[in-house]
Amino acid sequence: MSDVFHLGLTKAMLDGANVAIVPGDPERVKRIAELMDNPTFLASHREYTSYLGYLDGKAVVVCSTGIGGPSTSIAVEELAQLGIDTFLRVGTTGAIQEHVKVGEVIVSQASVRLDGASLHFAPMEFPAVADFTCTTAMVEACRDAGIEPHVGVTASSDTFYPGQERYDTVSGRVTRRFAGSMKEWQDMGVLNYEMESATLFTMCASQGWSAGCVAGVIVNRTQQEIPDEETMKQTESHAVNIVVNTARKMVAK
Ligand SMILES: O=P(O)(O)O[C@H]1O[C@H](CO)[C@@H](O)[C@H]1O
Ligand SMILES: O=c1cc[nH]c(=O)[nH]1
Repeated sequence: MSDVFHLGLTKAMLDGANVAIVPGDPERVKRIAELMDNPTFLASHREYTSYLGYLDGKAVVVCSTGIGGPSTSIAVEELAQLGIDTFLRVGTTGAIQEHVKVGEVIVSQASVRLDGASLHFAPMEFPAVADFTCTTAMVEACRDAGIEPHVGVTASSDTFYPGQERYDTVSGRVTRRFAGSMKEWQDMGVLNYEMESATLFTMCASQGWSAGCVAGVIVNRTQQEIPDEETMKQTESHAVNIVVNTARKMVAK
């Protein structure tokens, strides 16, 4: 019998873990867990697949969030109910600055709140900010792997198409709110688009939990809209290695 509504997990199954790695994609979960000791499948319900693994003898849970803020908010709330206080998101992302290349890695310091779910946790005046310790651990993990990450602000949108100002859609248009928005974010130095960090950061910063976000750049929106399959796999694999090494640092703290 599960202790929480959606994830199909009990506190006992998490073996005292307080750190969770939270990718969006359920298929990424097993690959992440297999980089740890004793990877064990825990549960799979809807978009939530979870595994447990061990780093230096400490349990770490890996649980997918699905795409977007609403499903992320459920995963984070239920993991917190089970004792998790540190959330490390690993994702894929679309860069919007020309100098950020496909294959590179972005660590988000804070996110533009283009989601709706974060407003259910804190008013818009509250920042979607990452935890300093998680962020610095992510940067260190990148450097340990010989990768210099881009560190900065991410635009985190509820929608993949209009919210990220994509015109390669059936309608070929976006609403007034988003027309010209990519240029505006570029001018403000925003690095990239993804879809979960605004909800994750706001939930965690406003409730005393810690969160960080690292993402592999699979597309650069100033150059192309559709990623190359092989590059995508390689980039995701870099980001996954980095998040596991970040988790190793966080369990040691
Ligand atoms: O690769 P993941 O973690 O799913 O992250 C990114 O990819 C999805 C969109 O394709 C969104 O979830 C976005 O945030
Ligand atoms: O462009 C992109 C690529 C991945 N994920 C996003 O949300 N946007």
